[in-house]
Amino acid sequence: MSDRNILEEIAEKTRERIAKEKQQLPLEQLKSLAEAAPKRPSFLEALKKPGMSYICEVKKASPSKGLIAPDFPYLEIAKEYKAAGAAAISCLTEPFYFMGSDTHLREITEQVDIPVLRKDFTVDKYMIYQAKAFGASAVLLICAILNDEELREYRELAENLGMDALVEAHDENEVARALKAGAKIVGVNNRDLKTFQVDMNNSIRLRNLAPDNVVFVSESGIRNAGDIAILERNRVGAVLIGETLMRSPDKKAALEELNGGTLV
Ligand SMILES: O=P(O)(O)OC[C@@H](O)[C@@H](O)c1c[nH]c2ccccc12
Repeated sequence: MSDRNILEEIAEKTRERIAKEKQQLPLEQLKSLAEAAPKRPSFLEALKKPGMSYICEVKKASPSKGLIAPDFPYLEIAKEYKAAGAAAISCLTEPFYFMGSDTHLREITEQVDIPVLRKDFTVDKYMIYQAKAFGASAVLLICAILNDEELREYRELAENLGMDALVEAHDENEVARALKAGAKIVGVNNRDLKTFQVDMNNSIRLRNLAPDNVVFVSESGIRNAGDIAILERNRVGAVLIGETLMRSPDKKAALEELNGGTLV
């Protein structure tokens, strides 16, 4: 992998995309839609339940893996995740690199009643109002593409709209920044989005930097029950899993296997 920074590239592309969307639907109109959106179940509360909480991702493709799910019945997948005992769903909405879509998010939140995270590269407050209008319970805030002020403001806006923010960090400094921004949920990505390298020990190493009242999520590269057991032993309360589940034809069996027993 070259040292080209894919994260910055995606963030830039997202700024362009949102600039166009703003022309189609001005912020003031979007705000009305967001305010009128029905209340959704709490992402934070779902993750706080005892035992390992599973955030199961609906993801068709990614820059590191290419096409993951050529056949992509996203609604069926979301329903299967719920039936298998997922605490929450993560739905990619970024269209160009992950083949996600706002339509996927809207349909899933309409038909599946567990909390849904809008997984996108939030670079503008507009996207937080969109998330609310589309029925999301939470947004993703990535430390590497936001400054301290944005992190705090975006988290507060999400919470004022009745959602939560999953604040994503990758190293010590970013965990410290997430906490300084008041994050209640910190996710440590085991995949370096700048290089695509995956190292599960990353979240174990950083776990102790966050106090116990913060929900700590280990993200990416989680493959089997052994991984889950190690994370559990290291006081990780929640995991975000995409590819392993997307590649499993039977999501319920896959989640059971990961969990070392049934979840529901
Ligand atoms: O498919 P995996 O390796 O289980 O990873 C899921 C999730 O953590 C990953 O998709 C992700 C983590 N942070 C992100 C930020 C943007 C897009 C995607 C991601």
